[in-house]
Amino acid sequence: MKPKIFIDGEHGTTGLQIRTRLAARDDLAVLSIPEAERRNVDLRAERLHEADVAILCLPDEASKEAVRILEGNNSTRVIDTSTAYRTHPDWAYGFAEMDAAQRQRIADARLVANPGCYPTGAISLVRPLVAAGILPADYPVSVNAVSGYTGGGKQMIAQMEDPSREDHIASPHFLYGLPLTHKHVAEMKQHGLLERRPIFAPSVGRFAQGMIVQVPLHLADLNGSVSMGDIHARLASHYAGQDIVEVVPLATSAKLARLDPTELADSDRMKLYVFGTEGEGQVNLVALLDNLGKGASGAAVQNMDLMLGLKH
Ligand SMILES: NC(=O)C1=CN([C@@H]2O[C@H](COP(=O)(O)OP(=O)(O)OC[C@H]3O[C@@H](n4cnc5c(N)ncnc54)[C@H](OP(=O)(O)O)[C@@H]3O)[C@@H](O)[C@H]2O)C=CC1
Ligand SMILES: CC(=O)N[C@@H](CCC(=O)OP(=O)(O)O)C(=O)O
Repeated sequence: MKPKIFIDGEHGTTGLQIRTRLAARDDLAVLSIPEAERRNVDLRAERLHEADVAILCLPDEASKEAVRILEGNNSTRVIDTSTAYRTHPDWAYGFAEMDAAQRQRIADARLVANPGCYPTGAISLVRPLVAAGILPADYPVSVNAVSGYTGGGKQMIAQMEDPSREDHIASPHFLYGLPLTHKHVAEMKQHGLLERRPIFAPSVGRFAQGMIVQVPLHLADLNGSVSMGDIHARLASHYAGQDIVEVVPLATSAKLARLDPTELADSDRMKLYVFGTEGEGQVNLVALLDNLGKGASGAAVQNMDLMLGLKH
């Protein structure tokens, strides 16, 4: 029998992208609810209980409600794409490449929290360096980022695309998260193995999909005598053999004059770069991804496949 998948929130931004990815699959049976009934709790509860894997693509509160509906049900496994459970000890964090054991943890888990888009980039850069003892856990990490506007879901898409709205956003690029209390900070700190809250400065550009996440570092403040080449070598060794996460060779990065946040739009891959000049004592670590690919829907499908033992 084909595994039954229910995407709760299938008509939203993340849900639709998962549905598109699953449409091409004949090894799964996708359970669905008509768009007009998307908030019908009885229908949702029926599908949630029937599914082998429920993928929640809902705001935090609605995700918590779905998890409450499933209380006592030990057969439906859950992937939650919201922020609700990403630092919860009972949930496996759905970033398969973050360390050697994570893929198996996800495969064995009943409850998987899909990472946030920005934390996927930041943790991918920081965690292997902290784990290797190169980056001190109490380093004052900053994370500077730009996202495509689909990161803000249906509401922000409408604000950016519909000039007739009262709350239309006309800016080509804007900073937000200005009080430095963005909901992704806790997740970056915990899974980045950091002791101090990173300073997180997100922004949005007038493009639909794509993301750049930057973590600049002063080499003199790292543990021991560390070169730009050492940092690159650690990241390259951590991600060696991975198909989704790629560490770009230093020689290739050195030739780049610009980096375009939309380069990986519509892809589920993530590219990591180490920029700087050897001997100058500074590096800028950069992750390039699609906020809706490895940053959300692509990662959810990757986790679903791991849980069902299908691929990856
Ligand atoms: N967009 C992105 O890049 C990323 C999003 N995420 C997370 O994914 C989740 C979904 O976000 P996103 O797809 O962007 O959001 P959207 O607003 O685009 O979609 C959310 C969907 O959930 C539905 N919904 C809302 N409340 C309920 C409810 N009580 N019961 C049933 N359905 C409900 C909405 O319906 P309605 O139209 O009626 O409101 C909508 O279809 C969020 O938790 C978000 O934080 C994670 C990583 C990246
Ligand atoms: C551009 C934009 O608004 N992005 C969203 C994050 C998108 C994401 O990762 O979603 P989660 O809500 O699941 O963490 C934000 O900053 O809140």
